[in-house]
Amino acid sequence: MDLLLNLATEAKVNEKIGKMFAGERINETENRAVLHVALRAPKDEVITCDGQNVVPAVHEVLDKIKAFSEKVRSGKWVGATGKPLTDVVCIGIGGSFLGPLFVHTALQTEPKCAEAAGKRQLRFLSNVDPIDVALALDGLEPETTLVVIVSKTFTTAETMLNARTVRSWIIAALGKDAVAKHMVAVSTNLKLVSEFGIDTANVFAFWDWVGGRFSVCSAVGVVPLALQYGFENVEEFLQGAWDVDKHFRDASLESNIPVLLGLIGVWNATFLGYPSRAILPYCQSLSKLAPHIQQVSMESNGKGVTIEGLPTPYPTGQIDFGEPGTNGQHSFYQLIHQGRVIPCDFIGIIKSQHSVYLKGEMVSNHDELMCNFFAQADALAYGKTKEQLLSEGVPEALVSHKTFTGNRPSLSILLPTLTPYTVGQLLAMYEHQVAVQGFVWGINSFDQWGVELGKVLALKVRKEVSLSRNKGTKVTAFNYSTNFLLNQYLKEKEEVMKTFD
Ligand SMILES: O=P(O)(O)OC[C@H]1O[C@](O)(CO)[C@@H](O)[C@@H]1O
Repeated sequence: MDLLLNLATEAKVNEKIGKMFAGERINETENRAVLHVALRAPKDEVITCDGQNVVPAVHEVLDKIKAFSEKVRSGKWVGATGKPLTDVVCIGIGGSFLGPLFVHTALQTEPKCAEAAGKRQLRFLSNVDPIDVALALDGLEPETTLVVIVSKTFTTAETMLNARTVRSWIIAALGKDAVAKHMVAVSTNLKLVSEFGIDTANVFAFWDWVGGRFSVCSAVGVVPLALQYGFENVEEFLQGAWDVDKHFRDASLESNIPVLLGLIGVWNATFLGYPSRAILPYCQSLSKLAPHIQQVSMESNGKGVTIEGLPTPYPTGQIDFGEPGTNGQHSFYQLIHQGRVIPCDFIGIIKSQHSVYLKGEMVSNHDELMCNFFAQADALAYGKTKEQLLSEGVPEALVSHKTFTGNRPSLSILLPTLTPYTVGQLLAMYEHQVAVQGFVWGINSFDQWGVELGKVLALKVRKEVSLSRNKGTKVTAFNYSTNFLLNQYLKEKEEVMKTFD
């Protein structure tokens, strides 16, 4: 740790944390500040960007969300047919989906939140796959449904096509005027939202100094979560995140949790050369943590050049994946124990959201789960030696198959309970850990140019597909392989297209 803390000092991690909280444009390639911490700062905190304190504007939007969510939840805001809107469909992708889904999944079984939600439903529509549209709208009635379109840019193809699709679902049932009562938006692009036909009074803004993957504490998350769980529970979530922000800002490096976690990540990925990390929550409610952190971490640190644009002289970034325990144990843990080394993050909860203890059982169901939480870290660290196996009478021929190397790194995080507050803490801890790794690697963790080429090529394919259909010509615009597959696709898709006429 001393060597890593020296590295953090040499990499000016403290200064870089300071610049982030000071609203400096540390996202140099997009010339933007990185101030998602301001989204959860209390009213009396001062956080400036270009000399302007941004906290009052943050609270203005929070107040607007509070009023709106209370109106909808109390039934004062009604739909086109006068009925309360009990079901919410949130349309968004990437950072406009994964964070809210993570928090929603973590809170839906938390007793206080479950009570606040009552019979309300919160659904997410992210994929442009029509199957996801069917799943999101399944069993819902337009007259009791509120649609929240969430997009920082309001240009993301999938989100905008899904928004048009669901708008036509609303209009088909309730007429054009119903849009004003059944559709609201969350975006930084108020012009495009208004062009889409949503009244600016029904738009919840956020700012370009909020990265998509760091936006769950903005209206991106606060609107759907306040509609489902009430504003008070969301305030608790923001408080949990802010308390970790303060710790991250003020604590010295050696006692700064996100800094230490970040340095451990650099140690594993760069010095020990372990490219992956498994995020393993021993809590079913955290099943959407890994998918969210996949974007936070891999879209941030999956870079090949330094902030100066030079090739990175060492491997950066981690390949993150994960599943809740103990399910993962019966799936990919074989590889984690005896195959490649994959550093693991085990996350456990002391007091579960639900308790079951059958008469006559040695331990409660949650204890049973947590026994594995404690055991797995030791199995990875200490393994099982040839000598131990032989002393247990394991046949010689099986010894090497049953040997566990041990010396496999893992991190154990134990939370007291899983509440809005601790979910906020967990989120901020991972967000800042990722930032620290980027600060040490000298890369820009806050841009994502790598997502653009695929989007541009998809637009070209779309154009060629529509051209081929309109002209009845074969596609020849791409390489032999893609032309061949695409023409095969178009030929066999003809039957389906006829059903749309
Ligand atoms: O919120 P938006 O602008 O629709 O973007 C959605 C997501 O798409 C990305 O830009 C990646 O394509 C992410 O960074 C972002 O979270």
